[in-house]
Amino acid sequence: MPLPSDLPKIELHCHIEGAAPPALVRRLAGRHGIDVSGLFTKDGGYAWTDFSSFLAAYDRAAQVFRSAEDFADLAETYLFASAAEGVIYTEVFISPDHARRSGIPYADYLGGLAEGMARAEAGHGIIGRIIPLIERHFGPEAAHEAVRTALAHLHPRVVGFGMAGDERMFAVADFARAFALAHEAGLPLTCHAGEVCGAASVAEVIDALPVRRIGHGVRAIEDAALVRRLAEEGIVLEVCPGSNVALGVYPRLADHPLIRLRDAGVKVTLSSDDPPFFGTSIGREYAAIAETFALPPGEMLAFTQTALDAAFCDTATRARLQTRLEGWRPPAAG
Ligand SMILES: Nc1ncnc2[nH]cnc12
Ligand SMILES: [Zn+2]
Repeated sequence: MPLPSDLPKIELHCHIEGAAPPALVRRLAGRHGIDVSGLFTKDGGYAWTDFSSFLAAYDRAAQVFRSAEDFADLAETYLFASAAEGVIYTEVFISPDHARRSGIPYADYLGGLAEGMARAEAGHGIIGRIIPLIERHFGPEAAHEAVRTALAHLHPRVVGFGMAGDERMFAVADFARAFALAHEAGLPLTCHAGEVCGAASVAEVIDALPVRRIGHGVRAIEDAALVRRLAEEGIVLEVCPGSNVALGVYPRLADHPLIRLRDAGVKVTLSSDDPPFFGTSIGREYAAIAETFALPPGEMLAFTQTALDAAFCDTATRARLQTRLEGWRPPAAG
């Protein structure tokens, strides 16, 4: 039985610039006179071949957004598309570094995104929250500036702090000070690891940082003791299976460790990461996992419940979302 498309979904891991459709990036590049030659394939998708060229393409696409209204449109468009796929709550990653590189004041960047989220909430009922990230490959100094910028502009929609980027570069400890500032400001933490690097990269994060969640973390599966530790400590993985397959971390969805991690007691959630870069969407992630692993709606709903429990939102928002989750019924058979 195909998964009911209105099954409630919660996404905890999507980079807002990585959610930009190529057509929008092309249009904005034209409007702002920005050279995007080589950024697209002949078929109109993003051109990249491996993790490094993906990050480079992402950095270039991010540069075409130049005004608060550009970001408001992007957030509204993404949340609208997510709501149409059954998403009731989404946490999007934003990047002070990318705003700085585009020459847009962070206050305008954040304000535009928050405005787009407010429009989406008013029009479609979807609730959006924001997690500023530092980018590991831009280095510890840029990270320090990014965290200071983020903390100088706290907004009711900003609910956490984290790090993405190239986990092959620098040591996690190089970013401990930046994370400490965010932690002291009361923001819960997440950090990408265990995506292109193995289990040791995940262990390095949980040894060095008081994170509640790990972005990806799936290669923890390569170390049984680490899997037990993640389960015991209740650290939640923001799993993005389509991204992992697109980037060649696993050859096929059927080889993905999501279910093995879940069955070992690790808390796992489902997200899309950078949907148009990886030919996916949050709805497609849920549908593909249900089909590949033959999971009934109740087991798929459990991913949403885990995500709700791990969301960085306030208690009142969590309670409202819990009511919506519990109110959902699968369509009657026949
Ligand atoms: N999958 C990913 N890994 C690391 N950094 C990212 N930034 C955007 N997507 C990312
Ligand atoms: Zn990511």
